[in-house]
Amino acid sequence: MTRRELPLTDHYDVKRGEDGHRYIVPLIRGFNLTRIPLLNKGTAFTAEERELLGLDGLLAPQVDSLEVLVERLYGDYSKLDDPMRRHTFLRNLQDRNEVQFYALLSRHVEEMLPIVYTPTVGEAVKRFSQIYRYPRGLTISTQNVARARQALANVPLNDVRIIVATDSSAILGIGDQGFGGMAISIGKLSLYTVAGGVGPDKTLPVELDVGTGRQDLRDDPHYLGVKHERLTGEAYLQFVDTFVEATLERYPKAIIQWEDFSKDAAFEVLHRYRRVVPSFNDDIQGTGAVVLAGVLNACRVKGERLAEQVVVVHGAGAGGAGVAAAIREGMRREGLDDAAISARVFVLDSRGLLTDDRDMEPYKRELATPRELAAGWSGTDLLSVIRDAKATVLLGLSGQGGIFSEEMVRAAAANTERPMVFPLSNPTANTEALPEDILRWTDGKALVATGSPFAPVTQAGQTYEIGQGNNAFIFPGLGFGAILARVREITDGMVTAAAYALAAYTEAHHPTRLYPPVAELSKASVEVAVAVIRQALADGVATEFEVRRLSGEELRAFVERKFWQPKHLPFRLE
Ligand SMILES: NC(=O)c1ccc[n+]([C@@H]2O[C@H](COP(=O)([O-])OP(=O)(O)OC[C@H]3O[C@@H](n4cnc5c(N)ncnc54)[C@H](O)[C@@H]3O)[C@@H](O)[C@H]2O)c1
Ligand SMILES: O=C(O)C[C@H](O)C(=O)O
Ligand SMILES: [Mn+2]
Repeated sequence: MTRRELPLTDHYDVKRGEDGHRYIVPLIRGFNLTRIPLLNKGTAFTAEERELLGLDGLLAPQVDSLEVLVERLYGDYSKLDDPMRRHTFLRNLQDRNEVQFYALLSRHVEEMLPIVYTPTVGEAVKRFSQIYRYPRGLTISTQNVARARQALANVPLNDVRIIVATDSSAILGIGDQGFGGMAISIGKLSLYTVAGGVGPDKTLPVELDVGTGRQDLRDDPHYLGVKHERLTGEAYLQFVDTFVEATLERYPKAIIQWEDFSKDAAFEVLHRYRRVVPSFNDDIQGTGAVVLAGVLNACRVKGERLAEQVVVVHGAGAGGAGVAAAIREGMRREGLDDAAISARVFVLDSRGLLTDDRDMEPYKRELATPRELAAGWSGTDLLSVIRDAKATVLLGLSGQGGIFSEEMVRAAAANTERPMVFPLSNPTANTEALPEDILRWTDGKALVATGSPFAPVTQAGQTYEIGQGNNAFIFPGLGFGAILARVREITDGMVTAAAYALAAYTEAHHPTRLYPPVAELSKASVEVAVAVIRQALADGVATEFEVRRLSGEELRAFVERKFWQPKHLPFRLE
């Protein structure tokens, strides 16, 4: 077997012994072993391994258990008081020792998610060139795209199953971030492992560095990306084509999650490749599913149906359009036809309500309101739409911090006993309104969920948990399910199934909440993965024989068994 054909990486192979347990066969020895994050055990290398692998004398005498190591790391972590310091601490740990990183993260998910992910990851994106230390993932840039196949061949992983790729054109609500967007791909994939059960050796973060529209970045001597304007049009599509082609060749089993592409490319990229490679756009589809789940739960809490709601979506980019489409699908499933739905779902962009007499991008057209419906209204701005359409649900995906005013929230509260107000834009500074303000303005009546994490709000002696309506509750399970079923394609049905599975999990375990607590991310993801596999089977896109044979509880047990756990595997030489 040549090195290139090895099942896992250039550095090692994983085998299963006669006892059924897995072990590592390293292809490198000695000091170098401590420099490969997927192999390094640090002081957890046993006495036998140290002798066997040429590590004797290179490590501290003490042999640590993973438990003790994690405890010590947590002690160090806890002494850091600044979120960015904590982020770089965890990122450095990840680049040094992946098992320890995931062991630490999985024991403190609720505390550490806001550090490796939203909102701190937003800051990490902005400062990525500053905090850059070790290579991680794959960067295809205008400098190497002509050699994309070679670049992919250099990646030391031979069985990648999930790729998160961004072109950094619309990172969270903070816009074009050039090369820094790599931090988002890395952060999303950390969730795939801790919450979605995909082993870190099966994940690959990708930055598609097509340039940046930001002059300040291009002028910055410390900026690490390519320094020219963004590619657009044909040149841009050719670039992405080249990446997809080379990826298909090297990783034929991989799924691609498109992340944080601005609306100008997001829809085109999704549709161009979704039948070429199993892929989905997280901001359009993942967000649609997570918001549909939260709204369904809020309806249940209110004792109403989705089909009775009047929904206003503020923001018509990737996130807003995806959410509007998901809500429309939910209403369709409750029996409404397109005309009835269009009288209940209203979408606004920076110019106000999308009405069908306006000039607009093609993807917005199917979300537009018939002009005559708004004929007698006082206007098509957000406040007028809330009042005149009698909105009961207000969803923020515009990235405009503070744009939901007291007057607007009170206007929604005038239409219904308990309005749903979801300021979903990230990171924290982009939140459309603060939960405590929304609850104060509505005397605690509003049902609130946010995109970024917020502490519970106490008001008039009552404490309100703030659910996190973040696609983190969808994409890890969606991707994991798609991997386990070896799907040919990720269908819309699979995405919708993910939404209903998340809603059902919340109803079963937390009947008064809109979303589960973040500490239960991995449990919820298992349910999402099970539902996604079932739907893939129903849609005829699952090619994995094993899942075809399983039913009911067997499928759940299968997913749980496949869930990667951070453990140090023993080393053996062969
Ligand atoms: N909670 C989640 O899971 C989640 C998921 C995806 C996106 N988001 C958030 O949604 C926001 C938008 O992200 P995106 O991916 O859709 O970006 P995008 O660039 O595709 O779209 C942004 C859109 O915002 C709208 N907008 C901008 N200024 C506006 C204004 N003054 N009034 C009304 N609308 C305005 C426009 O319609 C624009 O298309 C971001 O802050 C992002 O963090 C949240
Ligand atoms: O990254 C997040 O926290 C959610 C979402 O994908 C976003 O772009 O805001
Ligand atoms: Mn995103």
